Amino acid sequence: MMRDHKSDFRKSCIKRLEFQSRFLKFYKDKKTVKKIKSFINIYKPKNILLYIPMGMEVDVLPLINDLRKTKTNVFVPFMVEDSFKLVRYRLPLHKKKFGIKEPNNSFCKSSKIDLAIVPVVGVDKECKRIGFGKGMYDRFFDRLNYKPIIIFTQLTLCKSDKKLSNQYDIQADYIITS
Ligand SMILES: Nc1nc2c(c(=O)[nH]1)N(C=O)[C@@H](CNc1ccc(C(=O)N[C@@H](CCC(=O)O)C(=O)O)cc1)CN2
Ligand SMILES: Nc1ncnc2c1ncn2[C@@H]1O[C@H](COP(=O)(O)OP(=O)(O)OP(=O)(O)O)[C@@H](O)[C@H]1O
Repeated sequence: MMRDHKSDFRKSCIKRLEFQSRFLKFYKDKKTVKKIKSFINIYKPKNILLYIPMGMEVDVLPLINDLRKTKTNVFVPFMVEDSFKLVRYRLPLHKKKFGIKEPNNSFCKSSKIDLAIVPVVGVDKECKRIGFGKGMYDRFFDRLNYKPIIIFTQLTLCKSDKKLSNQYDIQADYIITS
């Protein structure tokens, strides 16, 4: 029952995001990235988790490029089995599963993340994350033995007034949308 509500909500959010990403995207991307930057200026993370954006997600690539000129180290997900590990953002990027781009694999021991910027498909009543339904971010944070500051980001907030989450779903410290 809960699953059906969750997947229906996920589908409606994706539809809405895909529609919206055709308009106002450039403007919303810039506005949202500006807000994320102000959090970065406050928290001054040494290591930050970002992501290589898909079409309907906030385009954080300009932010990644700006951060590369600073002392902040940028990490992005590198999918491994049912979750992902962290790799340093670096070129070239390669298209992988689900059309997601990733840098080459890295065998360095991963650093401790201070701040995690996480794209969402939607959030439920309790502001817990609804993603693409593979549980990858849930497992990633569950397997960390510390909790970084988590910021959800989305072009337009897609929030349900129902509780759709389960015990695994991650919750953010902040949600940034525009
Ligand atoms: N940018 C980004 N990177 C990420 C994630 C994410 O949500 N966003 N992930 C978060 O876990 C992981 C990848 N997990 C994913 C799992 C499923 C689908 C998926 O079902 N994609 C749809 C296409 C979506 C679309 O319409 O563009 C599909 O393949 O049908 C995507 C990512 C790691 N990297
Ligand atoms: N830490 C975990 N350990 C085991 N199973 C998990 C864990 N986290 C999530 N799962 C399982 O993964 C599946 C997908 O989870 P869910 O529907 O919450 O995905 P999601 O949060 O929307 O997607 P994602 O995190 O991939 O973007 C569920 O069956 C869930 O039980």
